[in-house]
Amino acid sequence: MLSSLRSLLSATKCPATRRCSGFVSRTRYVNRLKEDDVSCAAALQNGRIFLFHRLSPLLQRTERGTFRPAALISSDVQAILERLGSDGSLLRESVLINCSEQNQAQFCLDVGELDQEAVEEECEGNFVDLRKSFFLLSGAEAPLVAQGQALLRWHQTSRFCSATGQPTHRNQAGSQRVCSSSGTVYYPKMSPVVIVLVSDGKRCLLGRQSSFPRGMYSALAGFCDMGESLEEALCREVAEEVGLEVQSISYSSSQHWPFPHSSFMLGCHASVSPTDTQLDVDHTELEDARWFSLEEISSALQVKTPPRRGEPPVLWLPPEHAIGNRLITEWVVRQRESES
Ligand SMILES: NC(=O)C1=CN([C@@H]2O[C@H](COP(=O)(O)OP(=O)(O)OC[C@H]3O[C@@H](n4cnc5c(N)ncnc54)[C@H](O)[C@@H]3O)[C@@H](O)[C@H]2O)C=CC1
Ligand SMILES: [Mg+2]
Repeated sequence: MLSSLRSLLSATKCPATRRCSGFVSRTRYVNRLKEDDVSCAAALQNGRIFLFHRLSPLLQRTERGTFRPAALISSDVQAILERLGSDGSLLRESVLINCSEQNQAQFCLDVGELDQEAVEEECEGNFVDLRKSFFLLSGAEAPLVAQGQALLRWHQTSRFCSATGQPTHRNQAGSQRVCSSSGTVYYPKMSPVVIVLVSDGKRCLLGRQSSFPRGMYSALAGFCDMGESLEEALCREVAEEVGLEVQSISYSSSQHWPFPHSSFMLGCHASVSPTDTQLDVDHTELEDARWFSLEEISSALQVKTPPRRGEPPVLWLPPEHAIGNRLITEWVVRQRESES
């Protein structure tokens, strides 16, 4: 089990290899901004800002009718805030996200205290709930918006120290908060989640929670318990949710996922014996779980928009930038290779 995990880990592409030169300098620049408040304040003056309103990102419609998150120039945001009656200090609450390939620092800012419609009119966009945004944005932009929302949410829910009850204060980048009384330093939190596509060699296993949109199925997922390894969490979740014993595991890739809060999704493939495929679904966790054939999955991958109300139910899968979709696509490729 572990050897297959190691071999896949070594074959997984490092994000830096997909980028051209400048990755190291950009990475070090972002790290410096996290540590140096003065540099970060200067970067904010020339940076790009992604606006949110009560954690919903601002999206603009492109000429092609698609959507993109609005990356506003810092000075424009400042002017808009002043026109809408904010005293200008709001801009300093921006939180550093990253640095673009054009070497511009990227920040996010929640303007929830301002009138939503007034900001939308000024910015020629709309604040769209993050779940809906995820189906409207391309693969490259959704993670940026998810990261911004996760950081803003963490700040909004971490204003007080959980040990002393005293206020916490953030650094300029927003990469940490410090208790004003004890000096305890807090960093943004994530919950590790294992997501696994189980196969019996011919079919793959997908489940749906009652909260999923109608007709949508995905790979099995579950939060890791304290003290568990990834492999232990995976075997436990599969046993708990569908009553199967996993035979082997291989690692695929990972992803930050903003729902329900900040999850760190660790994606794996797993196999069960073709003679041990009888499901015993825990209906307190899953509304349904079923084995799907390669044909069924291949046609579901072609469904790009969810069925409308009143239309017959049809199998559809998580959006392309969700790791669940990636695992399913990888399985389809492998099945086709093994059958050819
Ligand atoms: N990116 C993707 O493709 C997919 C992502 N997911 C995500 O995986 C996550 C976990 O899947 P579930 O089946 O819901 O998990 P799960 O099977 O562990 O069940 C959820 C329950 O676990 C408990 N729990 C334990 N630790 C928790 C924590 N740190 N935060 C919240 N609840 C905790 C709660 O009682 C909760 O009701 C979901 O939030 C979902 O958004 C799920 C499928 C696809
Ligand atoms: Mg689950």
